[in-house]
Amino acid sequence: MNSEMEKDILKVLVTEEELKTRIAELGEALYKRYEGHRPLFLGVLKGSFIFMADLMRASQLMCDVEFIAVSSYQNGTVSSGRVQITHDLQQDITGREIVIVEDILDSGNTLAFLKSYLMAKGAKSISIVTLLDKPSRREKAVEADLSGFVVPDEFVVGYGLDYAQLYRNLPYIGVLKPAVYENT
Ligand SMILES: O=P(O)(O)OC[C@H]1O[C@H](OP(=O)(O)OP(=O)(O)O)[C@H](O)[C@@H]1O
Ligand code: HPA
Ligand SMILES: [Mg+2]
Repeated sequence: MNSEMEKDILKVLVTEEELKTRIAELGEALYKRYEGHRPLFLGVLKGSFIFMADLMRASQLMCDVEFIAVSSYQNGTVSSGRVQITHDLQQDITGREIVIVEDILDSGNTLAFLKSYLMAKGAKSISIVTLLDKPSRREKAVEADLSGFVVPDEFVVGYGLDYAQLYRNLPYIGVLKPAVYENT
């Protein structure tokens, strides 16, 4: 397939098959960790929506689902450092075991903010599951408990991740051609 989106992709970093295999492993790890509990899977919108859907089915846990929407990249490729909640929690999380589901851990600004926000709201425990980890760009000391793939210092899109709100519906993780963001 050669879609309109795909002409903007420099290379594929993680294929559909690799995503499926790794997410099954992450689901099993979560099952082992939380079997007999009732964790709350908290998806960080918008980027996590596709990963969340696949991860929670892979885990086969008795779990609740909740979302919070935060934004710090606006239409650029570099974190603004200012994390804004655009849609807040819709339930009390006091005493809950939270599994934060993220698409990417990059500068760490989003997860550093969320961890302290959720602790202040009374969470009992917090685990971080991120599909992608880009440790080379870290500004805040935050680590994932489970991570799918380490990615290089390149701007990646697909499987939920966007550039300027586009490319989230690519079925794989790809590197965007720099010309796409250099021209805008
Ligand atoms: O570690 P960081 O540098 O904070 O980057 C990671 C966060 O940034 C992106 O969200 P974005 O602000 O683009 O919002 P979106 O999920 O709606 O695309 C991404 O989806 C993560 O949530
Ligand atoms: O590489 C990235 N791609 C898309 N969104 C992101 N948010 C942080 N890093 C990235
Ligand atoms: Mg984004």
